[in-house]
Amino acid sequence: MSMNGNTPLAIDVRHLRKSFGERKVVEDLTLQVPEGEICGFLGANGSGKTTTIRMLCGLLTPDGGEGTCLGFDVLKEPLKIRRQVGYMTQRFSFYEDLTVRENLDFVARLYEIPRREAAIDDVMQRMGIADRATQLAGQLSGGWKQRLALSACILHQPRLLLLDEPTAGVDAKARREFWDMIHDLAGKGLTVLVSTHYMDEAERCQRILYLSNGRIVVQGTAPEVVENAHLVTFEGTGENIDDASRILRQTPGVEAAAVFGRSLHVAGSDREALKKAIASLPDAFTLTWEEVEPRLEDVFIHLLSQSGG
Ligand SMILES: Nc1ncnc2c1ncn2[C@@H]1O[C@H](COP(=O)(O)OP(=O)(O)OP(=O)(O)O)[C@@H](O)[C@H]1O
Repeated sequence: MSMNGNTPLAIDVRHLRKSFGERKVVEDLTLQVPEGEICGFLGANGSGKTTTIRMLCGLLTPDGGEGTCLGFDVLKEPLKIRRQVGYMTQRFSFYEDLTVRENLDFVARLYEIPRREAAIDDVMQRMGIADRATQLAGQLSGGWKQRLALSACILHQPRLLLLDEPTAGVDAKARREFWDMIHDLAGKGLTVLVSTHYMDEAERCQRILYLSNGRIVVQGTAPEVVENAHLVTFEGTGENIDDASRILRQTPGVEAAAVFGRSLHVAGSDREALKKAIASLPDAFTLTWEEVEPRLEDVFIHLLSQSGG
């Protein structure tokens, strides 16, 4: 099936549900992702991102709902899905006392990849880790560990990558390089669903999905997400912005307040109520205010504060 009649869908699921005991983790999840798209998955901690990813790659059976991943039924054909999906978990799950090449060789054997040596050489070349082939995985820095994990994920030439917070704890340069690789892979036709808490990463996705309490409550391109939030944002600069932020966060009319470097962003849906809130700050605060275009980060802080995250 396709979304607009042209591009086939890599993921096409409706009303997925999953509970653990009494806890409803995914409530009613409907999601369509066209092939070749990079889709960012955002949401507060515990909102159900990992659970969704694990249902999509056939590792968890949904309690209800229906649909397909790579054309295979998510309820009935999890094994077929798993063979064509690369799943990168949140935690580094390789053998620290094996070298980079040995780890990749282990994975290649698991997937029974033909012409293993050549496939490993090829992936190491593409991911820029050939120079580290003989280094122990345990001695790699965070960024190189992520590259190894991504290399292992794509060895069996999956059609879909599910990446669960792949760059958590990795420095800015390594994150940027990692994202360049993701874009290269998507350029070759791979579909990518990637969960992240980083705004700069969300901005590099073609589509953003925001999950709250097991449902997708916002989706679209970054500009669409910002526009549809209908958020008014004021930026304050001056002294004591941290104290001002703390006070404003408790003031009616302010739905989100956050300090970015040397400025304070306050946001809400009602411009007049927001202005009133700002005006109610004690005289001791001498901030200069101006209305600014909301940024994606303002919108997410707003969404997170709404969902209690
Ligand atoms: N196997 C399990 N058994 C019981 N509870 C679980 C299980 N897996 C997840 N949960 C619970 O489900 C909720 C959602 O978890 P999930 O990992 O899907 O969220 P998340 O959005 O990925 O969060 P984070 O951003 O922190 O990774 C959490 O409260 C978690 O404790």
